[in-house]
Amino acid sequence: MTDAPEDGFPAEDGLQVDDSFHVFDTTLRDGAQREGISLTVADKLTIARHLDDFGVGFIEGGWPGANPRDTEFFQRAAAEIDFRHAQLVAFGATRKAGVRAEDDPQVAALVDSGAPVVTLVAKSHDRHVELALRTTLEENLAMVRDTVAHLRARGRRVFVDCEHFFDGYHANPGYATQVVRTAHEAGADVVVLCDTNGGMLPAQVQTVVAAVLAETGARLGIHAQDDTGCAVANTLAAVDAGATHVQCTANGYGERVGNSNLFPVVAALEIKYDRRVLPAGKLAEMTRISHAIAEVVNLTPSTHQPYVGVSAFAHKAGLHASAIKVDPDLYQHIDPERVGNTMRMLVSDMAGRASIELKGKELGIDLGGDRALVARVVERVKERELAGYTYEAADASFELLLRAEVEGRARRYYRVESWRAIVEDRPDGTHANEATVKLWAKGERIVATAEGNGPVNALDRALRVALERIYPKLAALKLTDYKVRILEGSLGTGSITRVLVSTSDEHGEWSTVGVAENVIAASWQALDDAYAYGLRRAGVEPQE
Ligand SMILES: CC(=O)SCCNC(=O)CCNC(=O)[C@H](O)C(C)(C)COP(=O)(O)OP(=O)(O)OC[C@H]1O[C@@H](n2cnc3c(N)ncnc32)[C@H](O)[C@@H]1OP(=O)(O)O
Ligand SMILES: CC(=O)C(=O)O
Repeated sequence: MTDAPEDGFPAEDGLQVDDSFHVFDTTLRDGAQREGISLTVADKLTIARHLDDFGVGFIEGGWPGANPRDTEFFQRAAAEIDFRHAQLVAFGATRKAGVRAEDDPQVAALVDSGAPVVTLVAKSHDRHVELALRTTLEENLAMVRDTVAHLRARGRRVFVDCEHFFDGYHANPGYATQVVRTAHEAGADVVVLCDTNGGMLPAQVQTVVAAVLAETGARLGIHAQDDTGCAVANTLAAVDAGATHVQCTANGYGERVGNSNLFPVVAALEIKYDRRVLPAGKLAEMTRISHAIAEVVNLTPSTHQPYVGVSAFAHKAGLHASAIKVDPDLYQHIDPERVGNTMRMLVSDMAGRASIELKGKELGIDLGGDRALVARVVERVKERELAGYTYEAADASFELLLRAEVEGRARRYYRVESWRAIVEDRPDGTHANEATVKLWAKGERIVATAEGNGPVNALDRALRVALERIYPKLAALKLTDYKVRILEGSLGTGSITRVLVSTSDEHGEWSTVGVAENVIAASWQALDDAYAYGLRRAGVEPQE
């Protein structure tokens, strides 16, 4: 064993040495049981690297022998990943009823996986033993005892997941506790109490964990599914009652609605409980790791996830902003930098003066304490939002509005004389889309026509044909997203259309908004802002 530094973790080259508390990740096993997730071996290897980099103590990689992918994962992980913090864990079940552990191919696959740690799922609810396993309560205890002993004799560290433990304890506390005692006495290092159906609430979990700990003296862990929306709270309640091993998944992925989310659990342990469970400096990488794993599983990261979501420290209400201006702690439970996230100000019709001042600061625009100017911007935002604009989703349109107020006029790169878009419907069912723009730039009147795969695309092309000679940097701007929403009319008006456009250049992406009764007119406004913003940020001067 290497000398443990103050945080209980070794230097770069060793495994976690602080064994007193386990952060056990099961993204690759329980997380993969989520509907919509389908991981390749390469995906699993990439996620394992991220988790090891983050510093979890254990990575449950899957069920070797259950499918060729998981079997291959264990072979390749051992050969290809130089784990710096985590130990690899193979998951499987206790031996079959009536079969010796040494004769059970499923148990052999766990040994063959080469993983130094094995988690065995065991029945602890009497009804499950009788109905699902179709065996006796005594045989189930023997299955637990034999399988743990078999794996211990082969040098494996063993954790036992007691499936349906809390429901089982409620139905038959004596039997559920006997399963824990049997696993412990057979040599399991940790006995994990599982809320498999996810129906528990924190107070129930806390009471049961405390009682089982007092009765058995076994080292206990917690595995909480999220069916009541309490998985994280249940995990922490178990820790409060003395559990020292938490099973979680990245971003809460898991069977049905999911599992206990690794990130808020780890953040709570580190920040709220002041317990070092990650290597030094790793908590600040949490947001990046969460998003990187979401990328691999091909799910959009949840914007509202605690700690790591992009909205986790985004402030919208004017009253909040006015207090944050004095001290961000007044409306934030932690400094977002501790988890690698950032504070953002949102501008909307709920903004007040302080929101605009803080947003200006975030954008690097000096408002010079000009109260009248700030009040004008607040009023303008409220008027425009009433008309259907949304600035919290269109950062670039807001910045153009703010700069126009500060500079006394909007900086425009061309003057529009007119535009039109035509959709031609043909008898064979096909369409042709054509647009013409007439505008003035650099003292010149320019008329350009283009076709496109839709009327907005045709307008975009015509605008580029007209302007690219004068503003060559337009060529680097790409439209990356286009969203349309029909808004209900108010005060007797008809319905109106809001268009949000995302545009990117080689340095990043921005969003702009347009609102009009007509979808093409709304799109034109959003495009107009998108190019004005893109040229401005590229340092191009208007040639009007
Ligand atoms: C709570 C959890 O999430 S545990 C994790 C569950 N994960 C998975 O099930 C994913 C991987 N599973 C699989 O690929 C397959 O189910 C396999 C390979 C494990 C088994 O497949 P099959 O042999 O075709 O069996 P099947 O899935 O129909 O049934 C499971 C068998 O395991 C038995 N079993 C269930 N739990 C246990 C247990 N704790 N110990 C021993 N046997 C068990 C069942 O009684 C059933 O036995 P039977 O075949 O004699 O009826
Ligand atoms: C083991 C497991 O995934 C459960 O009981 O939910």
